[in-house]
Formats: sequence, C-alpha cells, structure tokens
Amino acid sequence: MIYIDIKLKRKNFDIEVDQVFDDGITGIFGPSGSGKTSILHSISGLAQPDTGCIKVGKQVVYNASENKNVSVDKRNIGYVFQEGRLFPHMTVEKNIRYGEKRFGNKGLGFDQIVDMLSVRHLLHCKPAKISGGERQRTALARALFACPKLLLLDEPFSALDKNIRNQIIPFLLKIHQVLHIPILVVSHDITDLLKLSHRLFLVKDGKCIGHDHYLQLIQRKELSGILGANSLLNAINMQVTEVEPDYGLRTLKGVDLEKEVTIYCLKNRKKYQTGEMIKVFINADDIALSKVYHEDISIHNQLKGIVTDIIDRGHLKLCIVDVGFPLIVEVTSDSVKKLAVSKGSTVWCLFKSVAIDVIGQG
Ligand SMILES: Nc1ncnc2c1ncn2[C@@H]1O[C@H](COP(=O)(O)OP(=O)(O)OP(=O)(O)O)[C@@H](O)[C@H]1O
Repeated sequence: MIYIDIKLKRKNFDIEVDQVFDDGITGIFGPSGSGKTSILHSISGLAQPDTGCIKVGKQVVYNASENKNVSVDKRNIGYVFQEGRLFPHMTVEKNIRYGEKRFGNKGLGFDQIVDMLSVRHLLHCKPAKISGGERQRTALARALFACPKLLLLDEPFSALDKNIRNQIIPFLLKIHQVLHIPILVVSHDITDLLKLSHRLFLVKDGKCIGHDHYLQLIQRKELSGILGANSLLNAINMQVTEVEPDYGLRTLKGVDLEKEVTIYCLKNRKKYQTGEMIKVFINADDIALSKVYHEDISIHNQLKGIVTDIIDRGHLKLCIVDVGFPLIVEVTSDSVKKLAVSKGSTVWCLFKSVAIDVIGQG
C-alpha cells in the first residue's frame, strides 16, 4: 500500500492528493501538465511536497510535521523513466548491477532477473547498441535488482512503437506476478494502461478526479471528456484452450468468471500454446449488438448476454452487457432505439476473430 496525502506548489496550480494505492498495478492518466510526474517525483523523493505525509508499505518516507524526509536512495523505490536513462559507458550487466553497490540485493538474484526480462544475450552490450525495447527491459532489470518495495514507471512506452510496447507489457505483468509490489505507471496512452491494469488514477490540475476500476470510471459522465476521447477497450484475462494450427484459430476460455465464456481469436503473429494465460483486448466499437443469434454468418464470436447498463454519450451509447464478464459495447443511439435495447434485454454481442488483440501474461 502507498498512502499519499500531500500538497505541492506548481507554477499554475497546487498538487493536492490524498489517496491510497493498493498493491496492484495502477495506471495514472491525465492531460499533459496535470501533475502526474510531480506526484511520482514526490513519492520517489525527487520533489519535496510543501506539506503532508507519504508512506510506502510500513515506511514513512515523508512527513512534513515531523520534519522527516527520507533521501531518494533510502526509499527503496524503483523508478524507470521514459528513455530508460541507462549509463551509456557501462554494459547492460554493469547497468543492472549498478544498484547493487548502493542498495545491496536481498530479493531476486541476478540470473532470475536477467532471465525474467530476457536480457541475458545483451549483457556485454553497451546501451547504444541495443534497441529501445531492450533498453527499457534493461532499465526495468536495474530497478528490480535494487529490490524495490514499489515500482514507478513514467511514460515507459512513449519512445517505443506499438509492437515493442506489446512486448514490454507481458514483462511488467510478470514482474508484478512474481514480486507482488505495487506498480504505478504513467502513460498518455490509455490503451497501454488498460493492458496492464483496470485500475486508473485520473489527474487534472494537480487533483485526483477519479481513482477506480475503468468500468466504474467510464460510467461517470463528468469524466467522458478525459476518457471519452479515447477508444474504449475491453481487457479480459483468458486461457488458451484449443489451437487450430492450420487456420491460426484459437479458442480462449475466460478465467475466474461466473460462467464459461469461449471466444475465438485469429492471431498469427505469435503462436500461443494451449494452457497459456493471455490478456485479450476488444475495442468497444468493434462489437455489434443483435437481438437474435445468427446461424449463417461469417463472424465467429456471438456472445449472449444481458444488458446491465446503458450509458449516454450523445449520439453514441455504451451498453454494458454481462456475457460472463461485463463487456463494453459502443453503438449509436439510433441502433439502440431501432433494436429496442434497454436494461435487462437479452442480446448477442458480435465481433470478428480478427478484431481481437492478444498479449501473453508471461
Ligand atoms: N519544479 C517545478 N516547479 C514548479 N512547477 C513545476 C515544476 N516542475 C513542473 N512544474 C509544473 O507543474 C505542472 C505539472 O507538471 P508535471 O510534469 O508534473 O505534469 P505531467 O502531468 O507529468 O505532464 P506531462 O504529461 O506533460 O509529462 C506543469 O504545469 C509544470 O510546468
């Protein structure tokens, strides 16, 4: 847990945050200049709040009233910046081992970290000779080797293209699975954040305007300005149950759901194996609604569900359909009227097997 109750003067406004972050992965999202980095800097010790208190796990790292301000290197917090900030004159190995001298290593061993982040083959290279994604993995390995109690990631993907981002995300999920430490990630791309976590912390003008599950946040009309500008995304944990090698068609089963949900996915880029845990992403506007099941149709996925909520977005409506998990479906208001869909209606949610994006969970 991270407890943060601080005030910090900035040029155009004051940062005022009074929040508790759980031990999961939290995505921090907000307009440029809204104070996201200032909040991470306050937690890490790179900025000193004017008043308040910050506690990371059991350790009070800052308390203005007691004049307590633990220095950056004693806070045991891993911080990974946008461009990794590796030492250019050191090899990947020396970069990773750098934290050891200052903090010691009481957590994962060098080999375990190197294998977890797949950087063993790079150990003798200098940062200039490796790719952006490899540099970010090295920066993550260096942060982990210092055995942090908390990991802060400030725009860790922004210098990377989409394919490389999708390669880094499974490493972050794996880090969280293995270490169970809280991770706060700042990104201007909500899709990246949702690939990592459902929990979002929304910031505007230095204040928290929402800190909740994505599904709860999109239901709040006043947040549509900040969240509505982005394509809404469904993110579901699933397991591969069957692989059809000839067609690349995979059957995926929902994990920890009330009822079994099977969807079909066509992904040839990576060969996922039966039994593998993956995350599945479907854009809300790639899903169509129907009041009937269609026998003769090429669309592979038709999930039956009950509409639990309809959120008004002007000429668009967000239908939340319980198909075993809450599926967000974006359709025009006109379609909702034509189909006479309302709360409690039974509907089929249709989406093509190619409309699904998938990342492994490591
Ligand atoms: N050291 C500082 N002293 C005073 N004001 C600052 C300082 N650093 C940043 N600011 C201002 O505080 C505000 C918040 O900046 P911050 O970098 O925290 O926002 P951000 O949400 O991370 O922005 P971005 O998404 O563009 O990186 C901005 O208006 C910025 O100009």
